[in-house]
Amino acid sequence: MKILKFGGKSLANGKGIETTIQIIKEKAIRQERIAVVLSARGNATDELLEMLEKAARKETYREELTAFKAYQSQIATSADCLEEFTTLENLLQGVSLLGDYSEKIKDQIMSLGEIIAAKLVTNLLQKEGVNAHFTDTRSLIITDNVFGNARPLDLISRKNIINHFKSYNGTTVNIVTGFIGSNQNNETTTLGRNGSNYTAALLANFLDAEELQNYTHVDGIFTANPDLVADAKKIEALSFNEANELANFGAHILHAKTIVPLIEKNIPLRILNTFNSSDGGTIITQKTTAKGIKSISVLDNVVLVNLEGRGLLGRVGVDARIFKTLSENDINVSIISQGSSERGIGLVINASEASKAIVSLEREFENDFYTKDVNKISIIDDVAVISIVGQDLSEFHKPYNALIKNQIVPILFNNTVSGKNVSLVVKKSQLHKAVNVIHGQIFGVSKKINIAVFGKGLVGGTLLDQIVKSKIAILDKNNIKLNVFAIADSQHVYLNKNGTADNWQDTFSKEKVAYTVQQIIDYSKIHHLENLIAVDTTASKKFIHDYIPLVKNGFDLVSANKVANTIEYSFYQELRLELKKHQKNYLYETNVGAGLPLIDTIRLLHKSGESIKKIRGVFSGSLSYLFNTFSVEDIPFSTVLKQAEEKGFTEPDAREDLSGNDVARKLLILARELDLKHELSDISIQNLLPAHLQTISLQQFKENISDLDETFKHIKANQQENNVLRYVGDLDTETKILEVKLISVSSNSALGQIKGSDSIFEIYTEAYKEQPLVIQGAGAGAAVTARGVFGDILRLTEKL
Ligand SMILES: NC(=O)C1=CN([C@@H]2O[C@H](COP(=O)(O)OP(=O)(O)OC[C@H]3O[C@@H](n4cnc5c(N)ncnc54)[C@H](O)[C@@H]3O)[C@@H](O)[C@H]2O)C=CC1
Ligand SMILES: N[C@@H](CC=O)C(=O)O
Repeated sequence: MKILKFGGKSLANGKGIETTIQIIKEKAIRQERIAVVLSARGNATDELLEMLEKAARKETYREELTAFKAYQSQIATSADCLEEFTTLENLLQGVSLLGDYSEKIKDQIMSLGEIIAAKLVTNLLQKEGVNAHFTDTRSLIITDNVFGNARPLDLISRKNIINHFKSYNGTTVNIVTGFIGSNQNNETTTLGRNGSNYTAALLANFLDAEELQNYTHVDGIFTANPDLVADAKKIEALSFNEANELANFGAHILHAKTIVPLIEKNIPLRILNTFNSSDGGTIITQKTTAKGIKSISVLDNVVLVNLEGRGLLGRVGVDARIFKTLSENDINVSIISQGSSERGIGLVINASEASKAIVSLEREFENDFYTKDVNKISIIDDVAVISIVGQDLSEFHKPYNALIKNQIVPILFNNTVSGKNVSLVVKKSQLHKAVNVIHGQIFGVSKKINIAVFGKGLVGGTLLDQIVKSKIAILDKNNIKLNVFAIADSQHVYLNKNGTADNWQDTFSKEKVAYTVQQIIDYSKIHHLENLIAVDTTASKKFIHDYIPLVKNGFDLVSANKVANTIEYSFYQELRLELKKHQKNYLYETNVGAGLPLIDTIRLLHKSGESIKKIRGVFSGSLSYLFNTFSVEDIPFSTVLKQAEEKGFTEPDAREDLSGNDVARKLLILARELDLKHELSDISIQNLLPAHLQTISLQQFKENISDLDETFKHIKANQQENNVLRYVGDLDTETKILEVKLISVSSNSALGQIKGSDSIFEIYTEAYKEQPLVIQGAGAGAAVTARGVFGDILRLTEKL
């Protein structure tokens, strides 16, 4: 025999009840031996409770009662439930007259939901030709006298059920009321929270069922609530122990007391979806399946009670008094945390019991307030509990670090001594993000990285194209989901929390809106976006002042823009202090040598204690291309400059390159990597621009670039034979010389031999004294630079 249990949503009018009838009918036709346990239909339980409360307050409940009757009798004739409707009216009338009710009356009213459901379903099945029999558990499940949370008396209930099923056997499909029973005086009782599931589990136990199938409106137990975590995955199999933990920590489908009768007889429990018959659901058995974390569950209707006092230290009996007080007031504690100093204790309880807890604890500790042994009993109410079921403490640092990196600092956490479960209390406002961060980290389904790209020009645009092209491969290979949620230029932004489409250019132009950086920060918060990275592919002097607000609000930074690293040293320092304070990273490998691994190399050498004496070379890709080409070809300088611009080697304003400023910036960045506190003004810079081209607009400059031709023709002609021009940077840490200048070198020398837009960096250190360490390769260009920025993003994803 299989026990089938259907919940309220599966029995609601329309698709729910139709599908349920279909499922039962098909099993009956196939002559499967089944018994069906039902909850109240739709929202009947809540509606009955609401009418009861209204009646007790002497308010009118007529409208609700009419609606209730209409809904419940919509699918079958009201005659079926005439008796229950009359009982309901009479009971409510009585409560209304008295202005009060007892738990006994409440149970009588609440039981009507299940009775009506079972009667109607029996009726509908009979009309479909099924040999259905209405089975009222008030005459079978005999309980103690605790109305509202009655405990079945095992022997007599077991006997009654077995006998009933002996009488109604064969093709009979018993349609059984869940949730209800009666005491030995024949008075209706209810079995408390999750009572219908409990009834089903008891039946399964008493009848030695081969399986209990619990039909719900979800496909099974998920790794997290799919409403909170889009990537949540269904768990195929769980053990009873794991299910028990989930039950304790908010997985509403399960309840510990439901599981016990099943464990006793080793009866599998299958969670199924009424609305998705093709899914096999989650099966829960004795067998412990694969090791590891099973699920993340959430309790969000809780508060944290905090009791603090100096006098608590070492005092015996304080905890006992707390728990005695709470227990006397019927307040259940789900999490307890006490530090070794015993100066305070934190307790998590249901939000609905917060006031009761405070009042009773204040009364209990009244004298201790006077003696100042207790100085505070407070409630933190904007909290939620996240429980990671199956979390081994030796691996807990991973989700914990990920939370901290996302600026979520748990208020409290604890673990179970046996079993592998950790619970964290977090601010409710951070719950959504926290669950996603933990889920991404421990299930590795995929780690979502939320990226905002500021600057969609040559480099930024190429980066976005590269992301579009590679994101599927990165997801497949590295389990990392790159989600570009913001694309901005200097005026507008396109925002989409689910990530921009592959044709981002079109979407940007159609859906862009004016913005401030604060709005993007707010957007990331409203949508609980985790693992945030801001990418600066602008050349903006203004935007860098948004770095610190971004860092403070949880963004890591990746930048191709050299400005933040080259304005005054005080800003350089402040930014790094903020990064450290907020545990954020700032990667800018492309600041020098575009995609070449230069900064990383220098940093490693420096960190390892290797003394770097000198860095020398051609730092600029655009100036490299200009002079490599101009030195060997007989074409005007302005023509080569135009080519360099077209190839994307120059800065947005090529005068940044020609003035020597861009090279000087790179030199300064390298110097600062070596902890030298230089300013740009410390660098001797040879400006290649005549004065009249320096102050005009970019447009005017472009119209007059041929003014450069004569000067450079002359410089080229005045070199020694076989020499070529190179614009070099020189950083000498011993002589403290920092200069960038145009020089003429033999075409056979290392500098003289570089080609195209190659940069070359010669690094002289203690170990590399005579023969420098040389890094050479394309030093400019949108593709290599974007690839370098992409590399920084991926490097960051490993740290998140
Ligand atoms: N081209 C290259 O080879 C290399 C370039 N870089 C750096 O890459 C950066 C970008 O260069 P390009 O793409 O060539 O410049 P670009 O001029 O093509 O693009 C810059 C973009 O930034 C946007 N922008 C300006 N202010 C902004 C703000 N406040 N917020 C958002 N967007 C803003 C502009 O609207 C434009 O879309 C520069 O800092 C450059 O120094 C670094 C290494 C190599
Ligand atoms: N204009 C720069 C681009 C990279 O920083 C250069 O030419 O090196």
